[in-house]
Amino acid sequence: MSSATLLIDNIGELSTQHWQDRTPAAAAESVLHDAAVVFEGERVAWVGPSSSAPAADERYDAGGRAALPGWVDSHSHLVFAGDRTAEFEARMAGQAYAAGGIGVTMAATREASDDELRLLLKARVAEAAAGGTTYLETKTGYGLDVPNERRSAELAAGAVDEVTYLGAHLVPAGTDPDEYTELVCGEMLEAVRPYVRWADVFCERGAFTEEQSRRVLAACREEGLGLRVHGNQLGPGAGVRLAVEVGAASVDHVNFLDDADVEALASSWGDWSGPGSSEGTGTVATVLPACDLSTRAPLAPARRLLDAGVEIAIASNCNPGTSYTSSISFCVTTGVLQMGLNVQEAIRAATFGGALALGRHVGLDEDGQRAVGSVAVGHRADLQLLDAPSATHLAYRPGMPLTYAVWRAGERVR
Ligand SMILES: N=CN[C@@H](CCC(=O)O)C(=O)O
Ligand SMILES: [Zn+2]
Repeated sequence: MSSATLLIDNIGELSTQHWQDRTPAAAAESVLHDAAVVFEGERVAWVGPSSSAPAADERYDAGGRAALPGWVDSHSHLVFAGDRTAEFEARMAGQAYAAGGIGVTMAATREASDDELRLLLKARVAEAAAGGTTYLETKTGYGLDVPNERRSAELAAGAVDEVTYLGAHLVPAGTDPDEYTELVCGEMLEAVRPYVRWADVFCERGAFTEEQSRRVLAACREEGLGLRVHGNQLGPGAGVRLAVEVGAASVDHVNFLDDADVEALASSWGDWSGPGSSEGTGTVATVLPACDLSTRAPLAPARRLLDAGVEIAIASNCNPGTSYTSSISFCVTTGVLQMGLNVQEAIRAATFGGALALGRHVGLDEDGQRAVGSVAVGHRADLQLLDAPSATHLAYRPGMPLTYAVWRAGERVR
């Protein structure tokens, strides 16, 4: 039996982000005017001019507003309790961010009951959806012992689309770093394994050394997990090159890059020429604009990376320490106003780029999941409407609440 159909027509500007490559011509072709889409159940069944749209069971008049794919937030840390306002205030008074703050959230998270954590997580996911996010990754990493990492992974698996194991977030105070790394690679990994698809490591001074990071990534790969790395956030370091070496899907933060880092990322993309390419994908450089502002870090060099041929993603990094926001609209605005991206490049990074970083840019995947991050026939029916005639308003009217309507897998969620 076929699913019910919904026609959304009278879309003033539809930014499909269905790009074959990153040329200006392909970018221009991916934006349609006076457009319509048809959803059939949870999939996109038709995309084209409003004037030739087929009939459907239901119709929604977009009123000339701009539409774009739902945001794909490929980096967040939503399983936590507690608050770090005091640390933020100290930072605004000039103190530098240090990884040690993670321990404060670890203590509060361990104290919270399952129900408290579940409710906090649910509220954060709802907040993200209200801001246009339709596909969401989140990490463990505030449990940092076997029962609490397992609990974080299980709760996350019940609430978001993709779960990443981040037992290697911080060595808890009073623990031997090598013994803790062994735990992360052994018993803790086994406990979280049923709930996670990815593994991540914070490869940075004050967190995990290159050698420890390498051990964690190797053990997690052995267990069949995809890899991600937090790297080059607080200073120059090995994170980016390690991520490329192990074939990580993404390296995130990337604030402090030298020429060799940029070259390593660029060469990981080799001859990849878009979703239809037979070549494998490389390592996405995920930039986290809200985190850069909230930690007063140098902004990640998104423009330089794009110009070098690196695929980038924009994500929220929502967490209580360095980036307490899930607003991808804010991140996209910052990408345009402060990182030198044009509007379509920033939107692409926060939709298709996020999907690339999560291996969800093409579908149906081995697990039967539809592609996200671009509007095309067969992809998941994820769409947001802005209360504006064009997506340029995201940057032109910074901070305004432009999210007007959101569909996730064909369901209206706002
Ligand atoms: N850098 C590592 N982890 C988080 C911060 C976590 C925290 O300070 O609580 C980040 O991505 O910025
Ligand atoms: Zn992070």
